[in-house]
This record gives sequence, C-alpha cells and structure tokens, in this order.
Amino acid sequence: MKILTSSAMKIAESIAVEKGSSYMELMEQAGKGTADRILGLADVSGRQVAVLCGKGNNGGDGLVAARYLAEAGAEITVIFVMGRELSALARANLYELEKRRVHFLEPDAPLTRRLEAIRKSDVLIDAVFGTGFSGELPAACKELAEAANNSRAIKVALDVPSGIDCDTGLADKDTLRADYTYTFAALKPAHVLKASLPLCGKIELIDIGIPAADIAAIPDGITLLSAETAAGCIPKRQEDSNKGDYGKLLNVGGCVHMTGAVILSTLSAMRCGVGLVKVAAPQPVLSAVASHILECIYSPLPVSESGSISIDGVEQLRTEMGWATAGLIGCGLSVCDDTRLLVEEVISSFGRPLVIDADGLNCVAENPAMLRKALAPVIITPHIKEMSRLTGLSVEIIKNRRFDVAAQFAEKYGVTVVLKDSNTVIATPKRELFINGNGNSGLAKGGSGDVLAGVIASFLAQGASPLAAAVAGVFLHAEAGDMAAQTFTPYAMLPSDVIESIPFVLKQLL
Ligand SMILES: NC(=O)C1=CN([C@@H]2O[C@H](COP(=O)(O)OP(=O)(O)OC[C@H]3O[C@@H](n4cnc5c(N)ncnc54)[C@H](OP(=O)(O)O)[C@@H]3O)[C@@H](O)[C@H]2O)[C@H](O)CC1
Ligand SMILES: [K+]
Repeated sequence: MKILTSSAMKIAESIAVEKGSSYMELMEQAGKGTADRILGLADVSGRQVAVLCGKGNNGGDGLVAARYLAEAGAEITVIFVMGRELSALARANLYELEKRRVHFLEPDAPLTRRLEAIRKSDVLIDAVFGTGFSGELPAACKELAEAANNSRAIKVALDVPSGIDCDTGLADKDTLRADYTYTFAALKPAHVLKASLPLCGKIELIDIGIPAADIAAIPDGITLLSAETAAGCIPKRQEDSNKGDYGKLLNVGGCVHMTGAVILSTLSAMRCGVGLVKVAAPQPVLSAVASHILECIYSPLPVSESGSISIDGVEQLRTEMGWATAGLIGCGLSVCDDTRLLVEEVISSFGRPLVIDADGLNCVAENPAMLRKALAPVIITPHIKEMSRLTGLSVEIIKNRRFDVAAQFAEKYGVTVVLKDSNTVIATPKRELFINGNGNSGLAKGGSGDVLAGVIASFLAQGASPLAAAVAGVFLHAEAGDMAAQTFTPYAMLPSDVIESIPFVLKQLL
C-alpha cells in the first residue's frame, strides 16, 4: 500500500483533475464518503452532529458531509473555528449548506455556546485542519479541544486529527483525538507513524475517485511494508541443494568489551537461512561466540591495545573477504584508529554486498564519502543518533524529515539506507521509500539492532538484492519482535527472544 505525504497528495489530486475530475468533485466524494461511513456507524436522524470547521479544504469536506447528514435527518451545528474566511471550495459548499436547516455558530459566538454545542453532540466531526496543518494548534482551536476530547460523542477526524502534522506525525498536545479517522485517497505518514497513530482511532480509507494505479505511480509515494511484500523478498530454497547454495556471510565485529553483539547478529543470520557464517573477531570474543553457537566458523584476528580488532589483522581479513558472498561489519566493533582503518579497508576492497551497522557506521561518520569507494552494494543500518553522526543533522531534524534525510543520503552515497526507529524507513539510491508499521517498544533495547543487521546480511548473503534484503529483514525483525512481545511483554522480551521467534514468523510468511 502506498502512503502519500501532503505534497505527494497534491500531485495525486492534480493528476486526477488533469484526467477529468475536478477539485470540487474530489471534495464532494470526500464529504459524501465521510457521511456514508458515519451513517454506517449510527442512525443520525434527529441526533446532534457538530462540525468543527476550519478555513481550508478540510473544512470544506466537513461542510459536504454536513449536507449529506442533514439530508439524513441529523441536527447539524457548524462551528467555525478559524473564522468565516474560507477557501474557495469550502465557501462554495457553505453556500450549498446555507440552503438547508442548519445552525451556524459564528466565530464571534460566545465560547459557552460553542462548548455547549460540542458537549451535547452525538457525533463530532473534526474538519479543522487536514494535510495543510503544521506547527502548533492556534488558540482558537485549543479552547475547544478539551471539550471535544472529553465529549461523549463519536469523534470522527477528516483526513487526520487536527493538531497532527500529517507528514511527520508530530502532534500538538491538545490534538483532537479521534475514534475514527477517515482519510482520503491514500494513507498519510501520520497514519502509520507510532507518534500519531494512537490519536487516530480506527483509520479507514475513503475512495474519492483517484484510481489506485495513479496513487501507486506517484514518484514520491512511500510503500508500507506488508507480509506479502516481505515474503516475496525472502530468497527461495531448493530441495536439491547444499550449504554452498545459501551463501557465506563474513561477520566482522566484536571487541573484548562487547562480545554479545556478534553473537546476536550471527545467530539471527543463521536463523534466516544462510549456508555458513564466519565470525572474524578478536580471539577472546570468539571464545564467547563458541560457548553460545555451535554452527558458525571462526577467523581469530589479532587484538589491539584497546581490545578491538587490530589493524595487523588486515591481510587475514582480505583473505576472508575473498571467501564470503556478503559481509557484515560493525556489531560490537568499537571505534578506534585501528577499526576506522579496517572499516575503510573493507568498504573499499570487499567486492561483495556489505551491511554496515553500529560502530561500523560510527567509524564511517567522520568521512561518509568513503562509502562511495565501495565496489559492491552497501546497506547501512543507522538508528536516528547514528544517522545524526553520519549527516551532521540534529536528531530532531532527522525525525521530522526522515523520508527526505534517508532518501538524500541514499542518493548522495549510492547506498541503501535502513533508518531504524519505532517506524523504520528504507531508502534506495533510486529514491524508492518504504516504511514498516509493525514492531513495538520491546524492540527499543540494546542488541535489537544487531539482530536486524544479522537478518538483513543473511538474506544478502543468500543472493537477495539490497532492497529485497532490507524489506524482508525489516519486516521479519519487527514481526518477530511482535511475536516475542506477545509471549514476554515489551518489558521483558529480549533481543534473543526475537531471534527465537524468527522461525515461527518465517513459518507464517512462507
Ligand atoms: N488531497 C486531496 O485529494 C483532497 C483533499 N481534500 C481535503 O483538503 C485538505 C487539505 O486542504 P488545505 O486547504 O490544503 O489544508 P487544511 O484544510 O488542512 O488547512 C490549511 C489551513 O490551515 C492553516 N494552518 C496550517 N497550520 C496552521 C497552524 N499551525 N495554525 C493556524 N493555521 C494553520 C493554513 O494557513 P497557512 O496560512 O499556513 O497556509 C491553511 O489556511 C485535506 O486534508 C482534505 O481534507 C479535498 O477536499 C478532497 C481531495
Ligand atoms: K481534521
């Protein structure tokens, strides 16, 4: 399913108009679709319906819905929240509505009357702000928000609850919380992002006459990951095969202070079907790996004074790189002069697809241009803070502009970006964008990222394209997290429980 930002939605609208629809017709469909859904929820005849009407086209949708609900016998009160200077389309629909028996509460009506209309409503339609909103709710809206949020009415938000920026999911603290959000033509990022999702209630998509094929073709659309898409990206297996057919993953990482990370990434890679994993790490790390994993092989590397892999291991690492079909570098690696040199060496001389995670990325951060030296595709898996180090942008900017930041980095350095957060964004150098909606707060724990890196690297080693490996990996990891949370709760689940859940999720997907 495609998700459209406010600007992509404008493009979809203009394409529909070029093809013979009109902005008026789109608004008519949005309002009528809303009224039809409300009529499906409740018999409105003789009941009180209050419409909180803004001055833009979101307000216009509310006025169209009011017209249809008035025809169905509802007692309509329109409350002008932002004044009576409406957009041209909304004005035209107000003109139509004024011909009906409808109460209008003017902007200068006493606050008590407006609050009373909200309090006594059976259905409350939030048509104050839609895709055009950003920033903070104005005072005129805030003074009604508390009454709206405490109202016993069925609360229906049009397109997006007022107070939420539909592209970033940023929500004003007084956002009008909805029981239902009816969104038009396509989901917007706010309907998926975990910051805003709980404020939307049940989200339903209303067809306003823009064909799905046109929505799917919008270049800046973001694809919501689904089980079906992820399943299609998992490399196939043949009965007549041997371990050599499923790739050889070289996992470079670990230092004497961090031994668990390579264990987690190796285990998760093995659970996802790779033929062989070789762990290249300092000897003390390999002893820990050996006590946890029976099935992988080892390449003991010399230890630097700080306990990381020493640069003296570079020749040995070059030999190992010749063996592998894909690589993973960074889990528990630590950041020092030796590892910085090693990471650059691996990027510039490894001729196979490579996942760079965690400290691998921190080693790249001083000079991300080294990513351009890669001889084969690279996937980077930064969380927001690592992305901040890589780009020099603040955490806040990255969160608010996650799609653009990921897409621009991917394009600039020719890598696939897996930008990890409560919703993970995947961006390719060709500006394809994906986001996942699954996963839970139990994944917000040390070690989760190592598990994800291992899953993605495993698929990469088995021959999946970077995009397929990222799509399958991100979805599977979040789904395994959801399964682990079901058993252990988000509090108690551990990244190792996520690994334990992988087989069951694979069973469901395949
Ligand atoms: N996209 C479609 O196919 C269709 C969309 N419809 C509906 O239209 C809205 C989008 O309408 P638009 O007029 O662009 O925007 P809004 O109605 O959301 O409101 C925009 C006005 O709000 C002002 N604004 C924005 N932020 C704030 C703020 N923090 N404080 C105060 N005022 C704010 C903004 O003013 P500016 O001066 O900032 O421009 C606008 O005046 C969409 O969501 C759908 O509901 C169609 O009807 C159907 C087709
Ligand atoms: K709204």
